Amino acid sequence: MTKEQFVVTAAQMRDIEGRIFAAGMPVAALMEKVGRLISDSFARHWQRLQSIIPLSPLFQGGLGGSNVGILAGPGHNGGDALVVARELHFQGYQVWIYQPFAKLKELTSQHLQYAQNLGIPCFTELAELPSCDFLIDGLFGFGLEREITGNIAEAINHFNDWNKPIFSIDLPSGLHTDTGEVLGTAIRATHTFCLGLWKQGLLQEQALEYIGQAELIDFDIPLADIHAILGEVTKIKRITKTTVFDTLSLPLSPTTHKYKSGHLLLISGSKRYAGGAILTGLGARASGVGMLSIAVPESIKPLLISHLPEALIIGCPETETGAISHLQLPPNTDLSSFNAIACGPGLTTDATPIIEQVINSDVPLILDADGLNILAQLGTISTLQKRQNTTILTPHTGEFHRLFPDINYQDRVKAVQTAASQTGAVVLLKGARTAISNPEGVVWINAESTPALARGGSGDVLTGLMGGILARVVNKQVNIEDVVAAAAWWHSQGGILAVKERTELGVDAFTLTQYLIRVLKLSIEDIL
Ligand SMILES: NC(=O)C1=CN([C@@H]2O[C@H](COP(=O)(O)OP(=O)(O)OC[C@H]3O[C@@H](n4cnc5c(N)ncnc54)[C@H](O)[C@@H]3O)[C@@H](O)[C@H]2O)[C@@H](O)CC1
Ligand SMILES: [K+]
Repeated sequence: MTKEQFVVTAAQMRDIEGRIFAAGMPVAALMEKVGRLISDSFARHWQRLQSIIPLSPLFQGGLGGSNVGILAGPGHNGGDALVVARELHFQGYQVWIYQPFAKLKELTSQHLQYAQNLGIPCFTELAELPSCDFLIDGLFGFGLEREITGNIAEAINHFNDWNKPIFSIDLPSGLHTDTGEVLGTAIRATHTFCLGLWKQGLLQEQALEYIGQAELIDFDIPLADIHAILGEVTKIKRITKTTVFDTLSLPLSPTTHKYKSGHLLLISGSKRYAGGAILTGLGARASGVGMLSIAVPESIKPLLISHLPEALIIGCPETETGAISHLQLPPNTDLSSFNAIACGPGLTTDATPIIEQVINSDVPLILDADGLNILAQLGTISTLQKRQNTTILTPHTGEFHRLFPDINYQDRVKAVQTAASQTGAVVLLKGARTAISNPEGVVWINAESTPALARGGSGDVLTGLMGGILARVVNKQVNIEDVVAAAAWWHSQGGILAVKERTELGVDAFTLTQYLIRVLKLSIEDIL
């Protein structure tokens, strides 16, 4: 496991930190190490920003020079900030410190004293502050324990209004470390340097507007200490490239053949939503699945063949409204002929019998879109518990609410855990930070994505991609939640690459399908 994968609460971080100190690491030495790592990372970012931003019409005149305002709190987050202040002072930056607290932790107080003796200007009043080019926020880290009020809240709002780049240490001051909730008010950072291990709050949707670009500063926490606190089977994890490639089963075996690379059945589309079937098929194509069969209403079969000549298109009898009325598989084929079924995009809610049929099969099954809407209408979600094989549900927030009206989805991690435990399925809740849980509550969070993916058809691509990966690897002793996580990661990385080349407006669902293999290739080159 890489460090990037672990996700901790404030209490877990404190316990891990406690073990390191109990083993003999001096607190001051750790703060010194962390402070220097932050200073180095900051200097790298600042040089990069200075080279890019003067070219931007948004920042006429560039970012300015190297005047730094350091916001120092009373605890060790403030201590880190004061180490950074000292380091930047010696690197030639013009530094000032804002420190409005009457009582400081001892180590923090010592660093403040040294900074003052070095002649770094220190201020306690907002009105006295000189201007600066950027701010470093070390007011509060994981020790924030109540709402921020009074003059500190006022100061935070004031700094946000300056519209300067703000680099937050550990997490933007004011965010709850576990839930990402704003406690009173919070710094709106442009960058966050998360220390040691990812804090759970930074992966929650409600924190996203505050954290800017986040990176992990690894300060060499021994793995033994992490496992001692989080356990050997970590419950909440962040998807990384390494974990995805462990699942994708690459390179292919030289002796593979098409049936060994999986046979996926997609059930999708209707006369009204033919595009959904095409996009799902193109998503599945990118997965490299060995055999692809697509069941659609008879009338749209020619269209599907023209887009996916490699797939076996199964034309099915249709209802008056142009939905599939029932499955009509080729001779000598039944549902057990497939390694996985992905069902739902573009079906309309008239395809009810299909959903009953696939639920009753014992083939690994993904239900999405209208598959989920029909499931909600049938009110038979509890029957999923009886399925003999894997079920995966991939709702967006609206579908989730229709399926699980009693589950509060404000805390998305808890929501997916509850939904997975109630259904025995792996549940993926789509969003800016997609969360995935297995029935035992093991959660993956997809921490890198782009709002460019919030467009019609994007989910259909995900369903096809996931179906293809599932069919390829389902017999290879993989964890199903790892397959779902791999698909979510691959899909969003495709979107991120497409944004880089085409802007946020250039990522329609069809274009996205064209980026899936490109991003895979870049990732493989990166890993090798
Ligand atoms: N965990 C680790 O391994 C390391 C932690 N370090 C730093 O230590 C930080 C945690 O330090 P602390 O535990 O001292 O906590 P913080 O520095 O986050 O803040 C705690 C202080 O803030 C006060 N406080 C809390 N809520 C307040 C509020 N709403 N209004 C006013 N005052 C409030 C508390 O009374 C306490 O004095 C981390 O975020 C990180 O920056 C690093 O120095 C080194 C490594
Ligand atoms: K902070």
